[in-house]
Amino acid sequence: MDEHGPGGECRRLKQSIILRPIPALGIAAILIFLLTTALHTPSTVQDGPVTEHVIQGVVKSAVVEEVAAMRAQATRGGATGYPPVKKLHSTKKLRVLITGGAGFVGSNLVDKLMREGHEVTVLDNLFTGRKKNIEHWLGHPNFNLVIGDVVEPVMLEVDQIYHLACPASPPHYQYNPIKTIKTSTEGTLNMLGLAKRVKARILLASTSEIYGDPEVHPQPESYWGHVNTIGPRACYDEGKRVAETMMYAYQRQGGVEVRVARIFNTFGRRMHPNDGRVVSNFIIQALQNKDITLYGDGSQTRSFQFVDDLVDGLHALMNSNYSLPVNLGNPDEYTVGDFAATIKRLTKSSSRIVRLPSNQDDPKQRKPVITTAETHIGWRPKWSVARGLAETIAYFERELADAGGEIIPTGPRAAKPRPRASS
Ligand SMILES: O=C(O)[C@H]1O[C@H](OP(=O)(O)OP(=O)(O)OC[C@H]2O[C@@H](n3ccc(=O)[nH]c3=O)[C@H](O)[C@@H]2O)[C@H](O)[C@@H](O)[C@@H]1O
Repeated sequence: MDEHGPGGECRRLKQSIILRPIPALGIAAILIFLLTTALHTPSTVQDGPVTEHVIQGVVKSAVVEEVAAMRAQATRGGATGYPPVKKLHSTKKLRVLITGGAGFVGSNLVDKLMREGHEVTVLDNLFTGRKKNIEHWLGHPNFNLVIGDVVEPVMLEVDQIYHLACPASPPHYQYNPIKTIKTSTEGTLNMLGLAKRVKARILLASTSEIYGDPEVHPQPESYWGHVNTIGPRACYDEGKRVAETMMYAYQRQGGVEVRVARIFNTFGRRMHPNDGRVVSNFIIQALQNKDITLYGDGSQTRSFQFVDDLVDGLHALMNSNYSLPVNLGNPDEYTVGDFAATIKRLTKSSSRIVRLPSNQDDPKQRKPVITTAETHIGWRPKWSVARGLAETIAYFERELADAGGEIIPTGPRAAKPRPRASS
């Protein structure tokens, strides 16, 4: 835990007071005792009328000034370059762990929880996540980054766990399938073990892929799925299916409070330029007037949701009383062929749409039934696909500018995530 972690402010304060030459040892001892009981979280420094009262009653002005300076540093946000953060009373402030918090979805969730004023710890191996996605919070007293892998056990004190860690893009999860399986199985076991130990509520980011190549359309949560257990997608699909099984085993046997979100195709800011999924590929190709790569005949369908809707859904589910799986997706369904034409039009691109062979076991149709989310967690998507695409196109324009003008999003010349030596 670094000095910005929970308790870091207090530790610095206690250390500085212990080192300060205060002649009356008795006063110092009283002060340390009072600080130990009153300053047990950083939020008491921020909220602090009690703290101020205690300190002003006994100590020299230097210490009072130090507390004031720390409070200013902790709360000024904009002045130090941090986005604004709500001040939460310590009784409302949650300690939240987000595995995969430096990734596309995770980092958008980090922003929401940080802005709400919670203490957020990100655990990420940076395999597909990027430090860039969360760098605007580095050093903030409410934020911790742990670079590590969920396949290793971790000891933390938290109230809630959003377990998102796992490559989700087909080319990424198929790049190192053994690692993908380990992440979903050993990683989920580790997080469930932690949840059980510290009595935290845990939410699993599951996926529409557990329905496989569905024979029921659209897909309600009651559908058991149609997955090829030995196909190239199975490392992810079956990994997530057994992860769901583990969640309910821990609920039944260990009394763990679980939440399961089945996430449908999601797009938006912070997608990795080499993500390889359809939205990022098509936009990056179109913006550079390069060929748009359509796999198959383009008649397969997908339903796309904007990332802000997903983040709201994850948050609503975590804080609801509903513990069965919930589909989170936007039922706005497109054929992939029509989607390519839409992106070409929105980007005013001169790209050609070229057909390439389809991927093995590629689901032919996908669309969520979201009545469970509407009924039980009061959620439905707010972003239209068109509005989400406008924002995402602007994001990729900035990424292209940062990359010096060229990105190859997919295919053999695309930058690939490096497999880890450990697997
Ligand atoms: O986007 C998501 O959130 C979902 O993406 C993937 O599922 P998939 O639907 O196969 O994702 P894509 O790789 O984006 O493919 C969508 C369709 O577009 C096609 N595609 C993809 C990329 C491309 O360049 N061209 C193209 O035609 C694919 O063949 C597929 O039919 C993941 O496996 C899911 O876990 C995840 O929920």
